[in-house]
Amino acid sequence: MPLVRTDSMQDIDFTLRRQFGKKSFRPQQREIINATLEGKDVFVQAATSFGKSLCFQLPAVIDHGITIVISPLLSLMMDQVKALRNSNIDARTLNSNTPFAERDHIMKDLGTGHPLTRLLYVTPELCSGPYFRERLELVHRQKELARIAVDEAHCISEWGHDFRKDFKRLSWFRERFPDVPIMCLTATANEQVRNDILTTLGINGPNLKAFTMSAFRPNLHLEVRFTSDQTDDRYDDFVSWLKGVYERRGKPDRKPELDEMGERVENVSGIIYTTSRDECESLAASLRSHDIAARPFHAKLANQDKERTLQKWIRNEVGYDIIVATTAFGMGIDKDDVRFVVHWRLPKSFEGYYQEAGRAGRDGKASYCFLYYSREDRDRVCGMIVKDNTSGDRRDKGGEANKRARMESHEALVRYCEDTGGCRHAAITKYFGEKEVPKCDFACDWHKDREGLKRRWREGLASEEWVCTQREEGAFEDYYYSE
Ligand SMILES: Nc1ncnc2c1ncn2[C@@H]1O[C@H](COP(=O)(O)OP(=O)(O)OP(=O)(O)O)[C@@H](O)[C@H]1O
Repeated sequence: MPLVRTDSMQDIDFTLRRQFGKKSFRPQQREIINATLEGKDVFVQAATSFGKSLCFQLPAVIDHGITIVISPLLSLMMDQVKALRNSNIDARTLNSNTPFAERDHIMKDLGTGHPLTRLLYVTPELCSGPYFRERLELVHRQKELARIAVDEAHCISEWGHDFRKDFKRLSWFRERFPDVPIMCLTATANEQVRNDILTTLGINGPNLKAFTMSAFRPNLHLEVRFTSDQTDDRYDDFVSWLKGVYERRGKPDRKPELDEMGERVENVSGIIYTTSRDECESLAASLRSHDIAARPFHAKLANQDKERTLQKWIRNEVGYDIIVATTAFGMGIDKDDVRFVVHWRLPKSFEGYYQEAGRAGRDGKASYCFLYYSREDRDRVCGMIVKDNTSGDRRDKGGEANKRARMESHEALVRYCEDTGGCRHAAITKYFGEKEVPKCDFACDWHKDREGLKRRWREGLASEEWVCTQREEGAFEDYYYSE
């Protein structure tokens, strides 16, 4: 059994203020932290921006021993480690990019059996390595393995859209260290995915405490905007919306308020998600030519350029109001005043859509999420998923269940877009298996204008007949997402 400090509970408010610089806990954070400090296995499902990371970071600072955090995304790990180190917490990451000297330091630290590192972020791939496993066994023998935290835990499940096969091997932790508490966290899991996570990690016994919070984010104003290849009016539509926002902010009754807060009229921070690097570059350039300060962000840009763009955007500097990004952007981005997220094209999955949209409005203020939907894009994405499912080189090839899950998630997103008969927030919470209907206060296109929504759907989309003919002629092939 790892050592448990008896005074842990008294420390948590003090640590929250002193090390994390936060005044108080958000609802449920305290309960989650207490449960893991008591040695329970914990499952946390909470909306984006809830503050899940704190639930394992704070116990790691308080408790005796090291916490191993397993996360699928390098950028997410690096961002969290950087933020923790800025708060004087000894956090490190071990992954394929870790320089030799740092790797050596971490392995030696683990090799002492009494590591000084408080939080070690690793990829699931690394956890399968015999050398790393040996080191953890050594630490465990010294009763210094405090807990295992599995972030983005939905990646465990073949029933989820984002399955990563190395996550399956995390079952090793419970088999090898039955006494070490496990915490797993996700924003997006339906019941099937949830059960899969608990069974794979071996934590579905009486020691489990599950915290399942609603996915509802009342401050997000959700809209689907209909378009087609023929009209392709995304650009004009978006620019006129944004210029309208600038105009309202620049009015005499509003401007003095902005001046007082030190805000510029154009400082309406946002993210536009595109699906290809080319579109990302060209869209950012077009927006700049219309005096809209947009910058591209994708995997092929030099690291220092990406870092500069990111920092300037986070600091709200002139010329960096909007990031036009591929999906490479956003995981772990800790900016709370993002006022809008636009999906220029249909994302691949329902979960991916909601996770990206969820990067808006982390400060709780009203924020806008538009998704431009066309039936042509629907067919392109569908074709791509089919191709992806059958190609031999998919990185984390899942089995049949995963293939089906990817397609079902895409189909659910299409139904969400095509649906003009109900609240968007209700459709989302229903998708994630919630029974209760959320109280949407005119925060979606259906609640704002039901008739208008129906009319836009009728008039804005290409007809199914036309799309079908195009599809048969192969017009929607050769469509790829790039990061
Ligand atoms: N008790 C708190 N008081 C104030 N801010 C908090 C508190 N807990 C967390 N936060 C802040 O909330 C923001 C979101 O936290 P975090 O990144 O952990 O969210 P998350 O639940 O992991 O969301 P996502 O799924 O989008 O990654 C961060 O800026 C974090 O510093």
